[in-house]
Amino acid sequence: MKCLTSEEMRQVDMLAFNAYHMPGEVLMENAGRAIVEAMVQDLIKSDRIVVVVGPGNNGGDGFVVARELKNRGYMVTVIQTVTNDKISGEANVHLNVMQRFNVDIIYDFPDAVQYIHEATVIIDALFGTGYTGPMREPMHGYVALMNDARAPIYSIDVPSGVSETIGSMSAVVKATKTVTIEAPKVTAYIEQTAPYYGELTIVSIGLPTRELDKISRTIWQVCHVKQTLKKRERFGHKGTYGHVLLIGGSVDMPGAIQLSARGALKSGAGLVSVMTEQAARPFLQLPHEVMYRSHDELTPQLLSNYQAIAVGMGFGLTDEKLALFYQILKTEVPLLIDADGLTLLARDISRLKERQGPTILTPHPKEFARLTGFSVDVIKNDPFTLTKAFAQEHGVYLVLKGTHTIISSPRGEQVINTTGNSALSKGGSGDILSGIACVRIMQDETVLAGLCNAVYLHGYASDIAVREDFTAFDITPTDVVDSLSKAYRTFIENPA
Ligand SMILES: NC(=O)C1=CN([C@@H]2O[C@H](COP(=O)(O)OP(=O)(O)OC[C@H]3O[C@@H](n4cnc5c(N)ncnc54)[C@H](OP(=O)(O)O)[C@@H]3O)[C@@H](O)[C@H]2O)[C@@H](O)CC1
Ligand SMILES: [K+]
Repeated sequence: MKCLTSEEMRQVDMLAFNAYHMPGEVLMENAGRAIVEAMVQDLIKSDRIVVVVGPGNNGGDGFVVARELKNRGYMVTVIQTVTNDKISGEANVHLNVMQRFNVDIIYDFPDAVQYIHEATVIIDALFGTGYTGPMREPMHGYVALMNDARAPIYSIDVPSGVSETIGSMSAVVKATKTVTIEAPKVTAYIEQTAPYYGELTIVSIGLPTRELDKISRTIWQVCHVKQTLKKRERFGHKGTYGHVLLIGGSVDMPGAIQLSARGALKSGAGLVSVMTEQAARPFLQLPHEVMYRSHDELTPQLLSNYQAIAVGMGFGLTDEKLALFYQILKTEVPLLIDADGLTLLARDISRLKERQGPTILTPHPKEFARLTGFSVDVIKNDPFTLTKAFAQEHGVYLVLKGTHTIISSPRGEQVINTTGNSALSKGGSGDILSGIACVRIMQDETVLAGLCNAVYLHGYASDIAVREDFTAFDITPTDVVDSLSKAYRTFIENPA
């Protein structure tokens, strides 16, 4: 499934009209009827439904919804926030049709106050993807009325007032459920705007999939994992599945690298090696399957023996570590840089130019802020643009960790992950992900697919664990690793 910006949605809409000759009225009809289908199971005939419509095509969808509900025998009133002469194009066509179905329309704000207050269901068709903030009066008042009402709010396409220009947002409808047209919009996955959506449902209106498929921003789903996850081969041996080297773990922080090793072991690596400073060795409790190396042994030739390397988890930040880090950067083996590795990299990001093999950076917003010089707020307000630009400029795979982790490739592709829950917001989760990711990039179809699968499976394992055995409070990152078995099993037992 694709995820679009408002501008991309507008372009697909235009192509549907210009190149495919799909009339706008038909798309609006499809939208309105699909939205009714998506919400009708929540409605009862005694509901007092109000549809709050704005001046654009989102309001036009609202007219179709109101007419269709009335036709099905529901009690519907339209609150029209602008006069008829302000409504044009397809929306005007559907206003005229709706009027012939005798749907009541309220124009005055004082009347609207009472209707919205007494409603049992509110349908928000004030603004869609054509909105640009800040909100002009009197629309503020309608948004406040809806948000203050007791009734659940169903937003059409997007919660009205939501915008990709986060800084310009002034009033936003807080939806109970949002029924989105054709594909989710990026605001459904941005931390600042996602909570306004409530539950997200997607309906198809028949836009050409050939055009939608050209969008390079994808939501990673079960089908993608099934297509790209490397199968275990009957005649495979440990060499088939690759040897991963995890470099980190200092005297002060010996735990991180052990978690990475666990993640790698439980994800099907052929061999797992851990490398730490010699002094940290007595503090390590490595599983029997894991081999050990000390930093003193590090040479380019040694590094070339591995199929994937991760550096940074509990690594330390001393000058000695920096020198070692620069040495590691020279390897041509796929290299994942996390935690302290990212902090060291931030001291001289131009070093990335030296990289020959694939490079993967896995920052959380604060680490990404260090790498870019942007503030965390700026990053959180525009994560898609900033991560895409960074990945392309520096030729890296970038995994920006968050509620919806965004994976960007050097070629400009972006993938959004939707698995996972607050159980992962704990120290150690990132270390585990590094271990899983190293294995997946060694084995899966492409580096990008491997990273997406790693993030997906890690999140999925935590979802299963929280659903079946733990709560988000008591679960530990180690418990999440143990649930990886169940996550992998899902894809083995139900292959594509
Ligand atoms: N994708 C598709 O194929 C299909 C999409 N469809 C639907 O169309 C929706 C997009 O429709 P849209 O482009 O007409 O924009 P929409 O959000 O209704 O608002 C535009 C109006 O709002 C006004 N306005 C803007 N900012 C404002 C502000 N700050 N304060 C106050 N007013 C403001 C603006 O006024 P203007 O700035 O022009 O003066 C204009 O009048 C989309 O979300 C989906 O629901 C379907 O019908 C089927 C096919
Ligand atoms: K809306």
